[in-house]
Amino acid sequence: MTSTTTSPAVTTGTGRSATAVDTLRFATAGSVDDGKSTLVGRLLHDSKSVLADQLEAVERASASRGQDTPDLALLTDGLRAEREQGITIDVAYRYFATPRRRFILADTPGHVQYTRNMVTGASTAELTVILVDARNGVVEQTRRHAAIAALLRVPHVVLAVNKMDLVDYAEPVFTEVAAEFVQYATELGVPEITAIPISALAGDNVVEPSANMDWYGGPTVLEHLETVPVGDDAAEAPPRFPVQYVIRHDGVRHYAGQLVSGTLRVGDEVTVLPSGRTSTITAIDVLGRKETAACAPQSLTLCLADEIDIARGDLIVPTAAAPLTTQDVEADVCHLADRPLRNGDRVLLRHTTRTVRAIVKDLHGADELTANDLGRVTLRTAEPLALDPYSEVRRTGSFLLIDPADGATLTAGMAR
Ligand SMILES: Nc1nc2c(ncn2[C@@H]2O[C@H](COP(=O)(O)OP(=O)(O)OP(=O)(O)O)[C@@H](O)[C@H]2O)c(=O)[nH]1
Repeated sequence: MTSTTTSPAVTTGTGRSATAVDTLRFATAGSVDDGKSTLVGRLLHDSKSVLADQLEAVERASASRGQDTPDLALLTDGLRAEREQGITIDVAYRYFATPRRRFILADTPGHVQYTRNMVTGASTAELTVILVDARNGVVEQTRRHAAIAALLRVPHVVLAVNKMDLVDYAEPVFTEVAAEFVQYATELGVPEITAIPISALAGDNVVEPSANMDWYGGPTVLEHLETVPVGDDAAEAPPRFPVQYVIRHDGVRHYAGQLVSGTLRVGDEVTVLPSGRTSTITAIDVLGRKETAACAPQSLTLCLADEIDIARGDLIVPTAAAPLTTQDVEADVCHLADRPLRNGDRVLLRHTTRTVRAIVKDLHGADELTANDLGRVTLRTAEPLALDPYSEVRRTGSFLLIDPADGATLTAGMAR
């Protein structure tokens, strides 16, 4: 088993076997010092997913600080220090695997800019682990993390009530915190919540069940991560194929990209948006092999029966299940940048592989949005966009607003 890290971007979808069935994408969230780094370190360590040389380095560093047990937070904090230099959105993706499943963890630090980091990390996650300190219970940031998970429609939320060792592993402490969170998050619309009492430091209920909490009968964090159902959502949603490249080969045009949701088959009647031209799929090619069908999140090329003008940024969809195209966009947003977003601002809107000019029409009661603000925005785009409601297709329902002056990311949006 191995663990590696890259920063800041991750791509998926080169093969279904590698991503759709066996892989859980998840994120962590918590206030400063709730124990995120320790939990991630413990997960990697106890599931033996960490590289031996990394662990040795941690043991050396802990010893040099006079600690005799390894400080597992060092496993992630070391990586974090590296990536904090000059990366705007501070999310690193860590890959690890157990015999049952592969994991992609969007690892985000909890101190500054927590909202934008969580939004970035959780936006493609199927599960978010929200940590609380058992001594403090549900605090303002916990509620904010729950709100973001609800906004991003993360399908599964784990409430990890950490530091149970500091409250004598007392069941009533856990029960009270869990009940408060479940009520709050359920009202926000979080669909599934699993609360787990843990000690990340001592390893209780992280990988192995805890002897200190025999009153708890549920899964450990790793058991839950390994068994929570994943992967079907994207494949079952309506098919959406944003074109990345057009390749001419043997006089035939091939359209290359990642199928971000659904299944496409040879013979399907499709519409190209925003033009609205229609055609039929004549060939699908996945990793150099001819296929009769492909499903999200596979990367593929396809050919159409008719020569129509298609360019990067166009969206190919089944004619029977096409989204509406519009120039008026209403969205829930999270503002990410330090510079504010104001009414009348001219921005670029990046939606899948397409970028269009847009103007901020209405901030719905707010004068401006500043970093980490959640809000609602109405935009008018210069060209029509084929936008799904985020609740139906996450990938084609989300977009970013970009500052045209320097290309900086301003705001993450989820279409309503
Ligand atoms: N007693 C006890 N201490 C813990 C536990 N988990 C973490 N800690 C300690 O709490 C402190 C903060 O842990 P971190 O893992 O660095 O917290 P974090 O949430 O990653 O904090 P940031 O890195 O600032 O985001 C460290 O001193 C840990 O050793 C636990 O289960 N029990």
